[in-house]
Amino acid sequence: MVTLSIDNLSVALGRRSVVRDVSASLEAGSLVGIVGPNGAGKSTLLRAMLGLVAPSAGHVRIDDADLASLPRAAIARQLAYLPQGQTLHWPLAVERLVALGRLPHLAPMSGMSATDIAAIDRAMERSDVTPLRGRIATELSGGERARVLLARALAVEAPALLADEPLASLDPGHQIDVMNLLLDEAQSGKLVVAVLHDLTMAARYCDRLLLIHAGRLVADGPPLAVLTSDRLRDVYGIRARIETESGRALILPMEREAAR
Ligand SMILES: Nc1ncnc2c1ncn2[C@@H]1O[C@H](COP(=O)(O)OP(=O)(O)OP(=O)(O)O)[C@@H](O)[C@H]1O
Repeated sequence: MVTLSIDNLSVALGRRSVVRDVSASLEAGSLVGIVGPNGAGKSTLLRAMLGLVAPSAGHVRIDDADLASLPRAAIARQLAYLPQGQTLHWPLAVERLVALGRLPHLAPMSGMSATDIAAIDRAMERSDVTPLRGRIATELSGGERARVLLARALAVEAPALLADEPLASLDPGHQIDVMNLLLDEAQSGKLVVAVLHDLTMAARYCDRLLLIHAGRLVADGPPLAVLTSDRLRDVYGIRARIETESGRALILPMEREAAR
């Protein structure tokens, strides 16, 4: 079980201020969506939450420990990361690629234990890639590759999973599978954070949404409270129909609309 605390976090990339004074406390057992338009700073915020980019101000803490004071391997055991649209360069078999998820647990020069092998099998099964286990990862379709990379992140079996656009390239059936899987992870007591562009998926599955606009956290709360018509207009520049089904929002982007 982990809590990730983000306190007045700002990140600058080059001379550009990309994340501005964001604070939030993310608790184990929840599925938190990060939403916002292209270039808003979502991936940079996620990378700062993983300690992959240093803050220009503020802190990220795992429980009570400042991320900046923790060794990389300790962070990697606590926070599994699914990066955005990763390109694969090495012609590795799928099973070996998924096995890389166990690296944070291995002592130098040591081999895989039965625990590691069981974690790899579980991760492949849950991401629906077991039938691909012998295939070369660079020869897979975009959606197959995305599921293999998700399996690598799941194989870490970390108490928190931070996923950057886990639905990109997936067909509707696999999008539902992946959201159900993320929800299962959260309901089993993990903290799951996902950057999402599909607002209906975000609203349907997430307990809480963080809406990012121009590097700032402009709304934080239950999906229906965050995704109002005014915010969709002001942040995304769209008019959207917002309907509800079983208490969950359905967001249908209709047309461009200028902010007032
Ligand atoms: N290395 C960099 N140097 C300077 N600016 C950068 C760098 N990387 C990203 N940026 C800028 O930071 C801003 C935020 O980028 P980020 O990738 O965090 O956005 P995002 O919300 O994840 O976008 P998207 O939805 O398009 O993936 C963008 O304006 C981007 O151009």
